[in-house]
Amino acid sequence: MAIDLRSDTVTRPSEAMRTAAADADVGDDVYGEDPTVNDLEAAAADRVGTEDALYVPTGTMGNQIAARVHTERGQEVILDRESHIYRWELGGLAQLSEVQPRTVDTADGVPTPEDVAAAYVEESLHRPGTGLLTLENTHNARGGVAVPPESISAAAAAAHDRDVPVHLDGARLFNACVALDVAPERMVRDVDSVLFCLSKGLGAPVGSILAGDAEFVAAARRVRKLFGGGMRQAGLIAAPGLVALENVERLSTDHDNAARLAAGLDAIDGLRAPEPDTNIVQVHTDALGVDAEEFVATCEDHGVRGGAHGPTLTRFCTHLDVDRADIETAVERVAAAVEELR
Ligand SMILES: Cc1ncc(COP(=O)(O)O)c(CN[C@H](C(=O)O)[C@H](C)O)c1O
Repeated sequence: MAIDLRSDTVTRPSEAMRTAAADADVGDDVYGEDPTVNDLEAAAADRVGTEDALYVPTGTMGNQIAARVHTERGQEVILDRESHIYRWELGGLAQLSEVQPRTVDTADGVPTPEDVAAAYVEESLHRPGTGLLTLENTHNARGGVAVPPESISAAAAAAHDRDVPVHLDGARLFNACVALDVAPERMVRDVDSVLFCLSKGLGAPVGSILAGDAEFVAAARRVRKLFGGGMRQAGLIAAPGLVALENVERLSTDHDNAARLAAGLDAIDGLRAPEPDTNIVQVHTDALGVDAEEFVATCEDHGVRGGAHGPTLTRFCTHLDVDRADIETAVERVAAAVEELR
């Protein structure tokens, strides 16, 4: 049986989630009449300390809704060059909001106030103006980096000083909060909207939450409908999301397993695996002289699934369907794959 470390998106619903789905009270959510969706939105807003929240089918849709609500056609969006909203969402900023990215190359995934100031463009007869700053926490492509709230707040202050709103792609927000022992309310205090996923480390089969003040969420609800995300008896899939919100504290187990995985892989001659902040382990195979695609394919032959995220960069993600015994087995299997590649 392969150990699937491709992503924390592969988690499968628990029995408690399946029971919650089966028992869910439902209604037409487009009319605001699904009691389970309403309960989830209220619980989610309460959890992150915002006025309101919107249940969306995917993290991608939540991010793209936020961009559309915050910006006007032709404006610029300041973001980290490796951010998901820029690199992994099919050019959605251009396709769905007709805005242009202004990328910043950061060391740890979060622009500094100086980065924001340098990237900011004031609207003029010739220049479009900056319409949004997006941040990401944890930062996926930078290795699941848990960004401290002070850095989020500093970047947000630099944007707000220039009347630029801030969206936080918090697909793994709770991983950051658990890793840094920071309350979600503090992490999102200074941003104007936040997206977080129920369907990743928290284990729900479907869904994300887009949260903000009441005015933002009302506008986001209309854009969700425009994007085709108006759902009917969605309580069936929202009920597992309520169960998922009870899973936050167990994320530390994923982080511990990731630390063990990284240490085990780093000890294999030819691999380099820095100690992770959270549940994402990055493995570099340049010293082995093997590209990521070949490494991933050989690991898969040996029963460990990962993902190529760069020419010699492979990503492994721990999650609630993988326990410590699986991690020890994965290390052994990767070691065997490396011997085959050597
Ligand atoms: C930071 C961040 N923001 C948004 C999303 C989009 O969420 P979904 O659209 O997959 O629900 C992801 C998903 N990330 C997925 C993964 O990590 O396996 C893939 C790469 O899309 C994400 O990592």
